Amino acid sequence: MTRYRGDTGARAASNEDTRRLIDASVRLAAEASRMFIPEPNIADRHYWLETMMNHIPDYIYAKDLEGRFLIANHATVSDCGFEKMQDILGKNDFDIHAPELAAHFAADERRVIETGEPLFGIEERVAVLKGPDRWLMTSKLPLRDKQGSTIGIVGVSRDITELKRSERMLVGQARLLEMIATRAPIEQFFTELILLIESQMPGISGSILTLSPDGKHLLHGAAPSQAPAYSAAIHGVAIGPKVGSCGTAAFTGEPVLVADILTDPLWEDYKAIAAPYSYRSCWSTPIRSYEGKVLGTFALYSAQPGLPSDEHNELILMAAHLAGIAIERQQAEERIHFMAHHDALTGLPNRLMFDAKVAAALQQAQGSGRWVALAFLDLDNFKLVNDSLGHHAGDEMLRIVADRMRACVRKSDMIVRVGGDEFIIMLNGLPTERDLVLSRFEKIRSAIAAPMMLSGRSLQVSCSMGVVCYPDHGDTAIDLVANADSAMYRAKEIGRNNLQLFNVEMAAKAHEKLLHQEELRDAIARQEFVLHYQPQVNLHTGRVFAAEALVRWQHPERGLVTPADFIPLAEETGLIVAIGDWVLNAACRQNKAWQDAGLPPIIVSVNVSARQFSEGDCVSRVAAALRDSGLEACYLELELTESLIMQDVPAAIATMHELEALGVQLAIDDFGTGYSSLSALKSFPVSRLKIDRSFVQDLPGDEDDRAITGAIISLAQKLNLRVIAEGVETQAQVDFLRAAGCTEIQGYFFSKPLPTTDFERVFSVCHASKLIAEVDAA
Ligand SMILES: Nc1nc2c(ncn2[C@@H]2O[C@H](COP(=O)(O)O[C@H]3[C@@H](O)[C@H](n4cnc5c(=O)[nH]c(N)nc54)O[C@@H]3COP(=O)(O)O)[C@@H](O)[C@H]2O)c(=O)[nH]1
Repeated sequence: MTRYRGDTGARAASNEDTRRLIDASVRLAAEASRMFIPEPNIADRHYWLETMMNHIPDYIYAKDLEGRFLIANHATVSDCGFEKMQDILGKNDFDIHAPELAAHFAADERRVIETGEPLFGIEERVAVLKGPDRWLMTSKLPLRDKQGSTIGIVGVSRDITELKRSERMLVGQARLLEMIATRAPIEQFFTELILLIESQMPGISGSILTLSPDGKHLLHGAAPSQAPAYSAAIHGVAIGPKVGSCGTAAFTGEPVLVADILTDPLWEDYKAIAAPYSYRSCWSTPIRSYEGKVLGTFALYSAQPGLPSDEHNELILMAAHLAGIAIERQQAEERIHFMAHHDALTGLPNRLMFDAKVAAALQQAQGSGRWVALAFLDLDNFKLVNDSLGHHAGDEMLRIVADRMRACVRKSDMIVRVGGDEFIIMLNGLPTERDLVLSRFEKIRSAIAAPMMLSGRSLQVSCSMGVVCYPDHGDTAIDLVANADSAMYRAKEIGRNNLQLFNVEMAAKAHEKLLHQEELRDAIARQEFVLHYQPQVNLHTGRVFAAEALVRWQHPERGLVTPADFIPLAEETGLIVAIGDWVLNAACRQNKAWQDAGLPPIIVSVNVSARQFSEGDCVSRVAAALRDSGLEACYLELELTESLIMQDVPAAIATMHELEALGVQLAIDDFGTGYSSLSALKSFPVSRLKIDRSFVQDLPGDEDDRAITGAIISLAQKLNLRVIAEGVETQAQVDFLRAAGCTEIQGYFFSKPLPTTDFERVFSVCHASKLIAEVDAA
């Protein structure tokens, strides 16, 4: 027997086993002492004692002061390699065991003899003659004669191998679950799992293989006790119906227990690989996900042919189950990581990942004499696709475009989606040749522009690109992206569907735009806006019945700035929401003030931009403006453009109904320029259509415009809607519109938009009927 102590050491005997062992040891010591006292019935006692000892499976023995066996029970005798007790009597441990082990036993026993103190519950791992190491719990006590003098020792050892195994199993399982919970590296988890199973099944080595993402190959997971060369030979093996134990188990999804590798047909093509390692049996079980998907295999190899016992099978299933949990957990984490760094729609990396990679690419390019080129790309008229074919078609288009771009770049390049239809492409390590760089991006543009099938139609989409090259056009990722963005805007400005390389003029323009933006922000803070009002006249009554509120910027240096010069920037930057809010409140206040001043009540009409309308609290802002000003809702009209409504028809209808419920009137502005379907129009809770100026300006001469305005007027009549023509400048236009049935008119013919006081004068002094009379007279 060989004994290892380092890993456990002596432990206080506190459990029930130890207590019983102590009691037995004390009784045995007393009995052994009595054996040396001549008693009349000693023979009987001797016989009883020997019989009792031989029936006990624990090792029981007594030794003299020189360590020679005085007595030993059957278990001790046979496990020390003898047949009967007489064979062991008089021998010491040095005669039986290896010198090192014998010396350990002798040292313990010497201590007991010298101190007179017993040693209780020593846990020791011992190598026995046959089979695997065993764990013993040993107690040694002084053997005393009648006078109380120590004449030797009595030893008792119990085999606690099974106990130790289940203890190890419990601790091991807890540790593995903790590893899953604390996200320990999966290879480390696999290794611990295999070592745990191997500790329960001596002579057996385990391996874990994982299924490749394409589900076709097995990849090395862990095999701590196998030769690395064998693991390497298995790594990457294609699964199939006759691919050893693991390849077959992964393929069929069923356990494959091969009792003899040398003869089993499943191993026919693989036994040569296993031969140098003397593997004879291999039992493999699929590792499955919670839903039953195969994730890999857990396999045990043995040098002996044979099949696993029930107990072994239980262990294998438990191991495969734990491995499944760990793999699923890891896959979930990988998915979360992927989602955090990628765009869900296209699968392209997102801005987070881009920032890190661009920084690395720029660093690598420093002093390399190569360029890193970035292109900011925006699809042309993508909104039209969304508006006309719906968001599903728009999404599909983005996916197709992403795939086409991906196919055009190398692995070291990168494409990210930074907004709805905006992408950034980074090409790495390019020669410093302007034409070559541009041709690479032009290739991507042509790939995008190829026809594609969407919702059963063949479509083509073009794109505008702005290109920058590092280090020529910026030092940092932020500067480069901003400059590429400016170049892209230039490409849009000059008609879309083209590519622009960044230059300094663009930078100046971008800078100027930034300054305007800041100025506009300050203007909002300082409330530098004023409203002008343009009268709307009813041709029947000749009355001014409404006024459109039109904003102007009272610039401290530039004077009165028209909305066309700042509304587009305000819309682009979102500042329109604050400006629109100011307009709404000011218009409501002014209308109430006119009413309070005794002027006949009129409707004030306010333009609402798309950003303003889609803000979550649009309805409550309108309600607040009415409440704060005290204006009755029926004197407020909101003008919504067709394109605004068509961006998201169901949401727009819902908001429009909420506004209608407040009592506010709704009108569709610029009618005829958008894409509203006539069927959708029925469901809009609007009371008025506003014919766009572009259809009025060439009336009555232009045949098409006559047809369009005529159609809009009769459509409005059929749908029971009022209709107003805007941009009316001439008598001929008035005459045509009146004849066509349009009775509401707005335009320079009657009045330009006027500052408040001028409007009041026109409205009160020069009443609309007078205006009409003048018109008729003219
Ligand atoms: N979201 C908001 N948009 C607003 C607001 N105020 C104005 N605007 C929009 O700005 C655009 C330009 O407006 P403006 O320069 O005020 O031009 C208006 C009228 O002056 C002009 N008009 C009216 N009659 C005539 C005409 O006979 N001839 C002619 N050439 N122009 C004329 O039309 C503009 C009004 O258009 P509309 O709103 O479509 O009725 C303009 O798009 C405004 O909408 C604001 O507060 N918020």
